[in-house]
Amino acid sequence: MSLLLTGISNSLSDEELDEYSDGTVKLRNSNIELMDQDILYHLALGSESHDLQEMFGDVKFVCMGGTPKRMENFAHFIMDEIGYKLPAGTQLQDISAYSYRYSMYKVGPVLCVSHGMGTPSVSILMHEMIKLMYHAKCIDPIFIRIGTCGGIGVEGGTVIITEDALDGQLRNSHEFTILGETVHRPAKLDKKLARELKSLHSADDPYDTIIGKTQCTNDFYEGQGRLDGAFCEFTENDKMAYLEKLRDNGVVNIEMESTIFAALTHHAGIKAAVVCVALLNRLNGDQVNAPKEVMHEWQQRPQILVARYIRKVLTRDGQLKNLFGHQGSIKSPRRFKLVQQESQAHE
Ligand SMILES: O=P(O)(O)O[C@@H]1C[C@H](O)[C@@H](CO)O1
Ligand SMILES: O=c1cc[nH]c(=O)[nH]1
Repeated sequence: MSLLLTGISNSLSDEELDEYSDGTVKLRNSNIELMDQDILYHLALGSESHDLQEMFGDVKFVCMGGTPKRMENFAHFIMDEIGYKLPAGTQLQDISAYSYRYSMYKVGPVLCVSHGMGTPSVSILMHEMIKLMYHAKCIDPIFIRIGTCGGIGVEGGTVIITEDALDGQLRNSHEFTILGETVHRPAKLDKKLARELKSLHSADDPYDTIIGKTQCTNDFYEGQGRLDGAFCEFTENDKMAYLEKLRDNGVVNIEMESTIFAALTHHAGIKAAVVCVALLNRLNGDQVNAPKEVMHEWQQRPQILVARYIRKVLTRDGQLKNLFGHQGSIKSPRRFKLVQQESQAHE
């Protein structure tokens, strides 16, 4: 056991990454290859029951976010953005509907998946998504979390790209308990990808897009220093001193998934980014009380940025033209709003 659990667990070295230069995702678990079949239980998929390479082999981008509705909306939006046409008479289907856990939509090279709230939910999904990439032989997939967060000294509506994901104790790692042992894995995201995403902010966007450190907590209330949970055993002064400390350490937002997302993608050698919109400035309060329509529009902002990135990569690789026969069209936030109106009530 001690051979496996060394406390700090290293991710793939440069040499190991070179070994995998065909771009496919290699599993760091030799047990899987020895199994007759691998059931991705929470996705309602399996390596024998489904032809995973045929179904998912062309996936280049895996976009994840908390709610099924957000990811369904994003699937429709990205379909429009990249000009992807579904076969006549068909509509987008939730591929994982019968798992009753997560929702998954595929739009050509883009997979849109809901991950639920917090570490355990994301962790289960990440294991199965990484195995899905492996079984499907996807080449160089990029994982992007599209989320919401609380800003620290940052106004509601600001788009925040994570530079480093920090845990509740401001460590740039995710703590796992495996066979009763504590293991830390580095919570590293791709800095180049973060910068590229930032560069896609447009001067015309009526909001800021910033890069900074993100704190990931295991709870929304006491864990994020809120005074309005069912319990609170600290004072407002304690809370403010803590939030100021976060700010002094370069933390610009708090959410609940970034360290596990960063740690597992990094451990698998997969490039990843986290893009969230702030729903409030925590230095001004705790309650999420922006009007529903305002929050809905804010949640589209990370999606718009990520869609620009996907379009840029597909255009650069000549894939928009090759896959879909035309270049698609660039949607403005206003047009996106129209596309989304129908589903707004359910979000
Ligand atoms: O992607 P989402 O919007 O779920 O991210 C944040 C972190 C928690 O999951 C949730 C708390 O409201 O929102
Ligand atoms: O304050 C917030 C808002 C959204 N999500 C969080 O985790 N925290």
